Amino acid sequence: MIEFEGVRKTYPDGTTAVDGIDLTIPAREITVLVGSSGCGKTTLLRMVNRMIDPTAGTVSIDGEDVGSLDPVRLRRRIGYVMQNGGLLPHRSVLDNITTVLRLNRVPRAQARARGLELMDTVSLDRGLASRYPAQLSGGQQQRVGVARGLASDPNILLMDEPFGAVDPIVRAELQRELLRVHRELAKTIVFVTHDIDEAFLLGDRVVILRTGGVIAQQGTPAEILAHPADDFVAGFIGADSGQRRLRVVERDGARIVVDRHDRPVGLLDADTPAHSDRR
Ligand SMILES: Nc1ncnc2c1ncn2[C@@H]1O[C@H](COP(=O)(O)OP(=O)(O)OP(=O)(O)O)[C@@H](O)[C@H]1O
Repeated sequence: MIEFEGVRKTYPDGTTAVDGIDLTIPAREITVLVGSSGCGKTTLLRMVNRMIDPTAGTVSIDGEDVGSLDPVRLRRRIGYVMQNGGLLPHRSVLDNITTVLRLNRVPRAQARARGLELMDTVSLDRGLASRYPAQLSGGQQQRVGVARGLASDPNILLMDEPFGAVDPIVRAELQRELLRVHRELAKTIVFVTHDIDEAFLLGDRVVILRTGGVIAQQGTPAEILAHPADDFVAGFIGADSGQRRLRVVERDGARIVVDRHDRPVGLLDADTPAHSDRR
């Protein structure tokens, strides 16, 4: 469990990026931090592994204040995946994946075996192991980034807009893969995005931030959809424009779900009672 208590970050130029945040991130779930540009998502994320230290308040992991831990060692036990992969261009795919293992003095052969296993985990063909990042597609580079984040088998994986730079089809594939990997490995994942659809798709819990680094609302996607806290949240999730409103209409004896433009989006399964599991 990750806890933020009264956390504030003011940069030297006076910009307050995060303003007094109290937040509990449960273990083994995906928590998505979402909000428009500049609302403090990256700042908040980077305070978990001490890439940024708060100006006030504490961030703790399982009750231990990260401020009391050595930042380098802390970073080696927390996975971090960033936009564009952040891969080392002159290192092969396998070397990129195993960098942290080598830093942790895992013997070369063992690191290599683990790296290849991780390529399987993220559905990357092992034949790509000796390529360089520039010889991969954007989606493949992101998979390498995720494999690298998982290399030291961290309990926590921080992901900063990891799928922001790929096209929508590849993005959908990477999102599905992440959910699969999460089901298999059950890591605590903190995921940053500015895309509310991505947040609702991936998040067990979603934290909506607003400019100035404050929390507008947090909860499960269903809770937020059912009861947006205010006009800002309703606007952000598209509830006020009717974007999320679906209706059921009868057509040719079937119950069809349509959007607000009457476009069919699916079929209501008559035999399935409503249940609370959104996946
Ligand atoms: N090193 C810095 N010095 C001064 N201000 C900064 C610094 N880093 C970030 N900021 C400011 O802090 C605020 C929050 O930035 P942050 O990167 O955390 O937001 P974000 O929600 O992740 O934005 P984006 O989605 O655009 O990446 C912004 O106003 C930003 O300009």
